[in-house]
Amino acid sequence: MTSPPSKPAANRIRRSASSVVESIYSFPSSFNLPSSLPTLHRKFSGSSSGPRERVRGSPSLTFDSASSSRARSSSTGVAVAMGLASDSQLKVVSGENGYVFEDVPHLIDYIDDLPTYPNPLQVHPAYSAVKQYFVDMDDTVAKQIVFHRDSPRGVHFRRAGPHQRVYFEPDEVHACIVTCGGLCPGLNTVIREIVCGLYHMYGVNKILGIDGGYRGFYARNTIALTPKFVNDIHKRGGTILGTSRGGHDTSKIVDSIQDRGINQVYIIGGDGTLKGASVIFEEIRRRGLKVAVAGIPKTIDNDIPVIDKSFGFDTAVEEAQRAINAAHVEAESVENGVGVVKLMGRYSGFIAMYATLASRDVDCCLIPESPFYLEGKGGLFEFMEKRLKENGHMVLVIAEGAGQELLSESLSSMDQKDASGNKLLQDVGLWISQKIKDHFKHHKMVLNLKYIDPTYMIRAVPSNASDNVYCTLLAQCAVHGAMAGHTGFTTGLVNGRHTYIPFVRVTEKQNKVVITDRMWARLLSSTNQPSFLRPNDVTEAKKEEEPPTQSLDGEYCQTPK
Ligand SMILES: Nc1ncnc2c1ncn2[C@@H]1O[C@H](COP(=O)(O)OP(=O)(O)OP(=O)(O)O)[C@@H](O)[C@H]1O
Ligand SMILES: O=P(O)(O)OC[C@H]1O[C@](O)(CO)[C@@H](O)[C@@H]1O
Ligand SMILES: [Mg+2]
Repeated sequence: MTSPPSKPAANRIRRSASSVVESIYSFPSSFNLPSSLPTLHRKFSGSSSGPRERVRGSPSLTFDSASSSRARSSSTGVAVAMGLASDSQLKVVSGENGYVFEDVPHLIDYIDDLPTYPNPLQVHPAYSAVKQYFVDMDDTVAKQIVFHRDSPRGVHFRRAGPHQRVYFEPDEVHACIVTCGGLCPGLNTVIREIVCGLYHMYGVNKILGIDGGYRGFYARNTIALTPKFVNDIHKRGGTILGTSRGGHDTSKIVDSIQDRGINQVYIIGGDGTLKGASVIFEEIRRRGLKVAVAGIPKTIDNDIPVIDKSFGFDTAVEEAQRAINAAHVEAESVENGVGVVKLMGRYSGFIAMYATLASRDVDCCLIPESPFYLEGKGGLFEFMEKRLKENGHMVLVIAEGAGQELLSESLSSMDQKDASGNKLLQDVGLWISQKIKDHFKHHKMVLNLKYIDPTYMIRAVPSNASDNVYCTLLAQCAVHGAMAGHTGFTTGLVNGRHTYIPFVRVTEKQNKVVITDRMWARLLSSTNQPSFLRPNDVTEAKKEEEPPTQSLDGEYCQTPK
């Protein structure tokens, strides 16, 4: 542990808030607009009413500039006026055939005349031999890949990866890493790979770990991170940096970043953390600091939208198998054995759904997205009676957020929240176990029920091999992005390709199991459990605007409007 440095290093490029809002958007000198797109309209979200400007030297390009800005050619001659609305981080380019590019912010959006340097990877012994190692500035990744032939090309994100030119010299970089929110397998791997990526690929050796989540920026010591220090940490669960909920004080955090001379901030966490990262980025931009803010999305619940899946999810599903196996062994060893397994998933039942699909020993899976009922025709108890008569045992998997409305009805409603403002859930596993016991006792049927709650055991394990590789790539992409001057972004896998995604896209809603998607149908057909849906529930569910699940479910087709 080391104490914070006494006074700031030279990362301050101070500007007033108004000068930032008035600043002129200019592209990196290496930035080429997609050449395949003859007509582009570039705008920030929420500013579509702004005047349209013709791009100097590029007669085929037009831009929608924000209404608050004024037109001016940039120092590079390729850029055009664009206001940076302080509440918006979206840089949207629209092109032909419905092509939309949602780009991420860049340091030069608000700092003029930043020098660039050749990427040291150009002469790196391992990477220099790779054909096309560097990403092209025109490369984008489609958000949806299944299209009707007549449908528009849709939303695209910037392809992640190393850039030919970077905006930081190795000696200049002072990076920090923070982990926030609940634990998730793979946190230590991401930390390790950010440190090793910065050090081995870019020659950076000033890297600080922030101790204990966001509040660690201003209330705790820091940890000096070196490749040697982090060498073995991927074999351990948890986070070597510690984590916390609550304690996000934006101005104290940015003061600390500024005072310590930090110029790259790597933030690993879930939806709450990324909302926090977004406001940190806004404040950094408002102060005009040359500080890149990169997020790496983390959540065991897999509830972050847009990305294919979050790291640690595979490990969690694998680990959940052990609990399900144990429940199955216990249940089938006794007469009328029932194994109940509670898995994590506050609002999204992905772990429960995938663990059920993987195991094949589960008779019924209950998730928050699919309301269920206990008594009467088509209810859980009727199904259990039938299954026990047929097989003599059964296994029930329940996600922690399932049936909360039923619990509130029968228990006095507790409206408690954790330090981050997340609703504290009541223990649905204990509740349903008791309900099942009471029901069968009432019907004079002997039951042998074992309740297993492996939730924290699943969350605390180290990541498995596939998550380790995934974490490595996410971390390296974050490092490449920050070195290239991108900021206010999160890394993420979209349709199997690594991308940079604006914060707002991953925080505006939660990823949920769509019960009208094929994957939930596969689950229902594999367990043969009741769907608990009435015909008009199905009609209502199908009316939902856009299925948010990405390639885990992967078969949503973009249809023409
Ligand atoms: N809207 C917000 N603005 C600023 N900071 C936030 C916001 N929401 C949450 N945070 C901060 O982010 C941190 C983590 O949030 P939270 O506890 O909700 O976990 P999370 O990142 O969503 O992860 P998970 O839910 O997967 O455990 C906390 O320090 C919290 O104060
Ligand atoms: O660590 P805590 O505060 O008990 O949080 C538990 C919650 O965190 C999560 O694991 C998400 O990180 C949820 O699945 C769960 O409800
Ligand atoms: Mg969360």
